[in-house]
Amino acid sequence: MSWLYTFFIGIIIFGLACEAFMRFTARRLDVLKKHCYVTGGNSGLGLAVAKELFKRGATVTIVAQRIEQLKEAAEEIEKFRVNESQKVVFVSVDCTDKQKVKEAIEISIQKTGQIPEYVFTCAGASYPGLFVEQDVEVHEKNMNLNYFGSLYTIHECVKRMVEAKIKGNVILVGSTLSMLSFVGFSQYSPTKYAIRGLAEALRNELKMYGINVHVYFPGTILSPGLETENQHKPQITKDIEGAEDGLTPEQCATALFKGIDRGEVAITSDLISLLFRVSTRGGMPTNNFILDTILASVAWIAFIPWRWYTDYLVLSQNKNLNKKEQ
Ligand SMILES: NC(=O)C1=CN([C@@H]2O[C@H](COP(=O)(O)OP(=O)(O)OC[C@H]3O[C@@H](n4cnc5c(N)ncnc54)[C@H](OP(=O)(O)O)[C@@H]3O)[C@@H](O)[C@H]2O)C=CC1
Ligand SMILES: CCCCCCCCCCCCCCCC(=O)[C@@H](N)CO
Repeated sequence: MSWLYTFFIGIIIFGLACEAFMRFTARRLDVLKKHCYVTGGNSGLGLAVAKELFKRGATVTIVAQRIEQLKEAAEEIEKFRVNESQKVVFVSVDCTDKQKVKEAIEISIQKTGQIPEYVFTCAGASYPGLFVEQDVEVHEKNMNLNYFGSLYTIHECVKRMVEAKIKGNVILVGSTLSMLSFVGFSQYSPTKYAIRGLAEALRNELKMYGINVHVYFPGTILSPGLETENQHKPQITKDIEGAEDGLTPEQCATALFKGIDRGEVAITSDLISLLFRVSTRGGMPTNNFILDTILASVAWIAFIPWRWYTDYLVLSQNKNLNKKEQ
């Protein structure tokens, strides 16, 4: 038995060492006088992130489509100025248009005189609905916005960082639904799974240039976007999601920054997302080797009754459908 004992002690020591290394080498969020580029910066999470960055002395560019909301957001951000040299720039752009994304980044560099060192891709949306009732165009639209919209911005910014030898930071926004899915989210979850795949590839590859990559998996955010999406959300989806409970965009921004400071690659801000993160980790680094490993086993067991529950709800719906037909 002694070899087994040594083996486990070895694993624990290895885990603790990995964890200590991660914390020791973590590059803390340091945005003072740096240029931070935030997509979706006129609403919800993006706006909260932009405000928090500005509070910490950054120059901020916010991009989104609606110009009036951008102006209002810029005025709100202004209130948190901490030094003279800070700038708030806003550019109206549709993130799904490659050429326009490139132009927006060029305008922001021109206006600030700085290449972005931090890129937060918060622009995104969700159009929940039942698979057979939605056109495939909804899937295309959602993928174009959530995945390609983020990709275009990241690609343009990273190229410039590499050219200028800037050891920047890329922060992608996924969702709890990057790690699980259920009825009503067939058009949305794949876009967020794709974000996770991109983050995992870039985490490794961009180390070549000293660029750090993080991906945030928020649970429900009590944002204007949530209100819009809830108007079309099937009741069964709301019941499973618990769409009423969530965190404010400000709470999410704070949690995200904490995760970055701790050197976490995959960042969550609620228990359910944490459970799914540890149990679907794939090639992502652990945030706490021992806790993540223990929680993963708990999660795998806990998900069995949860899956029964979601299947039960879906099957009840099926009974209702059959009743209607008679
Ligand atoms: N709310 C939630 O429960 C959750 C949200 N998320 C994710 O968090 C992110 C932020 O969501 P949230 O704050 O709720 O959303 P909001 O709807 O409040 O904000 C979305 C932002 O994206 C911008 N946007 C939308 N379409 C485009 C486009 N084509 N080009 C440029 N900008 C665009 C919007 O501005 P404009 O309309 O002016 O273009 C807005 O600024 C999204 O990626 C979302 O998927 C993840 C988990 C949960
Ligand atoms: C013990 C095991 C219990 C398991 C419970 C699982 C409950 C599922 C919660 C899913 C929450 C989804 C939040 C993301 C919402 C989102 O991204 C959309 N609002 C789109 O914007």
